[in-house]
Amino acid sequence: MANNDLDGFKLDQRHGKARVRVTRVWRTNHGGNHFMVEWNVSISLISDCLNAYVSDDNSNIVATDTMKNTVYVMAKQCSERLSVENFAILLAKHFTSYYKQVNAAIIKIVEKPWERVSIDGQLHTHGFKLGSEKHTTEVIVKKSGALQLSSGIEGMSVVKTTKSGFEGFVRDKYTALPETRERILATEVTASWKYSYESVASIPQIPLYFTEKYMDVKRVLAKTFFGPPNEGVYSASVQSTLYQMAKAVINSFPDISAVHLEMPNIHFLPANISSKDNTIVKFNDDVYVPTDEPHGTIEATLSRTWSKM
Ligand SMILES: O=c1[nH]c(=O)c2[nH]c(=O)[nH]c2[nH]1
Repeated sequence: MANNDLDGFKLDQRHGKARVRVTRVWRTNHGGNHFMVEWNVSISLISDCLNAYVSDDNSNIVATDTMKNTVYVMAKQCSERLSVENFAILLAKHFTSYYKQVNAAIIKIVEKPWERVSIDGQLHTHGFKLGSEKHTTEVIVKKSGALQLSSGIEGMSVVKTTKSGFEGFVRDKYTALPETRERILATEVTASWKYSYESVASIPQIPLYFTEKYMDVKRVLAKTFFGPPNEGVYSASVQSTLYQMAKAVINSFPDISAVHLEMPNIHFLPANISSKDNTIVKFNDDVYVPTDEPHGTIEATLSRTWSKM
């Protein structure tokens, strides 16, 4: 945040516009495919506008309404498809270069997962349906061109019906959980990873580079969580699986310097139902009670030791 000394006080401040929703359609001529994205953009500017706070002087304020309009202007100017990351960088670069008082811009975008539909096995030219997990990005650009870029996934719900257990944990007078080598493992992965590019000028100029990278990271996360299609892979804990997933991402992508994973342990409880006299349902690894809450919370960041994340 811009910090300014005020007679023994320091004011850190930023302002911006949150949740600006925009859709961009790219049409190809002569009955070709249409492409669309829907982005939810949040902008935050760190700027020299102290007088607005302390002297009722708004002369240095970039109005948040102007920021909102800029999203639509920039979307209009993007005549070619681009990744959500590149759109965020474009916006951030605009704010930091167009306004002298803006020192840094923080842009966060969540992309809605519209996917091309397939009708009778054929991809539709202009029809889309909503998928599940969302592609996210967060970009910080300073006036100097210094860049921090991270991307992520929100809401990747995954479950496997075996090859999961939890044993050897602390047992004391509060512990009721039995040890097991057979349970359902379910989670909703939130991931974010930091790219190692440190300036706007150094990012790859390959079109849709970060879109492809997002798909690749998602594939690596899923492959590591599930294991091979027939054998799967045994999970000794959510912690262990999380670590394997994070390690696979770092090992697969040289330009990713750190990855953060949040993997709530979403419990499927064994269904055991008894009356005072009878067992009505006895659990035999077959009937479960799905739950949302409470759930375990397990998260970690894995970084290369030279990373600054
Ligand atoms: O994979 C797990 N990790 C835990 O930390 C934990 N705690 C718990 O009750 N069940 C599980 N499962």
